[in-house]
Amino acid sequence: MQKLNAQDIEQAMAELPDWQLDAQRGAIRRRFQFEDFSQAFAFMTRIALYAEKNDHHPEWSNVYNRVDVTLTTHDANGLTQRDIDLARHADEAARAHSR
Ligand SMILES: C[C@H](O)[C@H](O)[C@H]1CNC2=NC(N)=NC(=O)C2=N1
Repeated sequence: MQKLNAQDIEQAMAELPDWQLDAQRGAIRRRFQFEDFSQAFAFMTRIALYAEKNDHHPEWSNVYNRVDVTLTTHDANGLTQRDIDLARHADEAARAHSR
């Protein structure tokens, strides 16, 4: 899996306004807040299924209605398209669970 270059990252981040870039590590982060634990866990379940299907897994923590997600590609030691794709999927899943 090819690491993204600076231009790729700039373009990707423009479409992921809720995510913060950790350029030093080559990772992106976002905090999700939900109505309650149940909605947060439903979101995590959807991400987990996607992660298994795509063999690409988040680094994340959950406190009640909050889910903090960090995405990076360990095999590439930086950001790849898989991280961007998972971030997009997470944003869609969050919208479905915040209505
Ligand atoms: C063996 C397995 O396919 C690899 O370890 C996969 C699993 N999930 C992964 N997830 C992430 N975020 N980065 C990886 O490099 C990665 N590699």
